[in-house]
This record gives sequence, structure tokens and C-alpha cells, in this order.
Amino acid sequence: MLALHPAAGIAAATTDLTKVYGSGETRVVALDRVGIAFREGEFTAIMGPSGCGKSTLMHCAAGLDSFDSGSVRIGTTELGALDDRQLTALRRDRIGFVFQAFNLLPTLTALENITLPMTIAGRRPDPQWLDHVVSMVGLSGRLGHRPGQLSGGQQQRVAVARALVSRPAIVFADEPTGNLDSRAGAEVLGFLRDSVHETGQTVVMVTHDPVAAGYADRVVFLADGRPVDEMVRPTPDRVLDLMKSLDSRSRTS
Ligand SMILES: Nc1ncnc2c1ncn2[C@@H]1O[C@H](COP(=O)(O)OP(=O)(O)OP(=O)(O)O)[C@@H](O)[C@H]1O
Repeated sequence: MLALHPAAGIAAATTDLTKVYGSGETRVVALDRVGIAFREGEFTAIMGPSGCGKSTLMHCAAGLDSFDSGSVRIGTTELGALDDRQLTALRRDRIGFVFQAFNLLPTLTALENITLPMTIAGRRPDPQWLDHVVSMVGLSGRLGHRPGQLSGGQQQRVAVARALVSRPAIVFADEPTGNLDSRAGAEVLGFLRDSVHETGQTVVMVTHDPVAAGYADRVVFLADGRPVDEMVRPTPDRVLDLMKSLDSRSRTS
């Protein structure tokens, strides 16, 4: 079900976003004037062949990487207008991240990992919301465990809770199921989807996996640094078919 209000605002958007790596013979246009909007309360997956620019798009849109021209905004804030200190604060306060490699601190407990970004920002999580997020991801009995005492799936659930607990404007997830078996992956994807449909969180996820993309409300397909197609209410079979047709189009072009 697409729980999107027709008048939903834009959580993040890029306009003519261009990113070039290298110069001369090694020059690669990783993003070629990309215009894309992520609506509030929507779960978007970004897919496309290896090297098409998915990670670069995510990193530029999340303020993790610089770009050459065009613009990125999170809500109404233009990232290009921010200095490094302001960008760091924006990432900390308004963006949640989930990475393939979990990125938890091994010496902290699950609870300390979940609340770390807010602790660094000098903010306290709303206790009721913290309880809600922790029970949603099924970690209530594991809060005192350190990452080494948790399974991969549980560690990624800690990372999802950490991303959600500050109620960020947007969560960016980069291959969040890449290191998980299919059952643990399905759980993590289910939590991300629930956060969108039950609490209106905005989520953008880069993935190679048509099954993972099937959890999203919308899939944007990139090829050669540009959005080339889009699918609403995707199913894994339809995503796979479109990926195959993009592959054969790029082989024949
Ligand atoms: N630091 C870099 N220096 C030079 N070229 C880079 C760099 N990072 C990425 N590229 C190039 O930019 C293009 C886009 O890379 P990007 O990692 O965004 O693709 P991707 O779609 O995420 O790939 P994958 O699915 O394999 O992770 C590729 O051609 C890549 O080789």
C-alpha cells in the first residue's frame, strides 16, 4: 500500500546534479545533470548497473561528497550553501544513515550505539519514541549487548534504530542487506518499510537486489549517471525484467 499523501512535500531533491571524477583520459561523468525528488513519507529504491552512479548520487544527496555543479537540497536547505561545519551538523541532525557494513562502535552497547548520534549532538532521545523504535526492530532484550555479541541481522537492526531515533528528515540506506542472509535482510527491509508506512519516515535505499527493491514504493533506475526509468509499486519480477531490458539496451547502444 502506498501511504503517501497527495500533497506530501519534498524531503530531498537534486537539480542538474553533476559529479565528475578525474580528468583527461580518466575523466568519468558519474552524475550527469540528475534531477530527482524524494517525497516525504516515500520509500524510494535506486537501482541500475554497476558503475551507473548509485552510490555517488546517494553520497552527494546526503552531503557526504561534494559535487561539481547543480544543487542538492534537504527540505529547504541548499547543501551547496553550507560550509563543512554546517554540513556535518546537517548530516548529524537531519539525516539517518544505514550502511552495508553496519558501522557500529564495537565497545558500545546496542543502546549506546543507537543513541550515539543524538548524544554527540547534545540531544536526548524522546524516551517513548526510543522505546517504540527499539521494540519495532525487536531489540528490547538485546540493548546491553555489544555488536560482537549480536548476529549480523541484529547489528543491522541496531543501525536501523540508530538511523530512525532522531526522526531525521530522510534516511539514506546503501545496500543495507548486502551483508545479510535473506531472512535477516527481509526483516531489515520490513522495518524500513514499516517506518515509512507507519510513521511517515522518508527512506532512500541503493540496492542491487530486485527483492529488496520490491519493498519500496518507487524504484528509480539509473544508467550512465542519469535516471532512465521509474517504477511505482514495484514487484521483484517487474524490477528484474526492467533491469534486463536496461542491460540489453546498454549493450546495444
Ligand atoms: N573516487 C573515484 N574516483 C574515480 N572514479 C570514481 C570514483 N568513485 C566512483 N567512480 C566512478 O564513477 C562511476 C559511478 O560510480 P558509483 O560507485 O557511483 O557507481 P554505482 O552505481 O554505485 O556502482 P556499484 O553498483 O558497482 O557500487 C563509476 O564509473 C566509477 O568507476
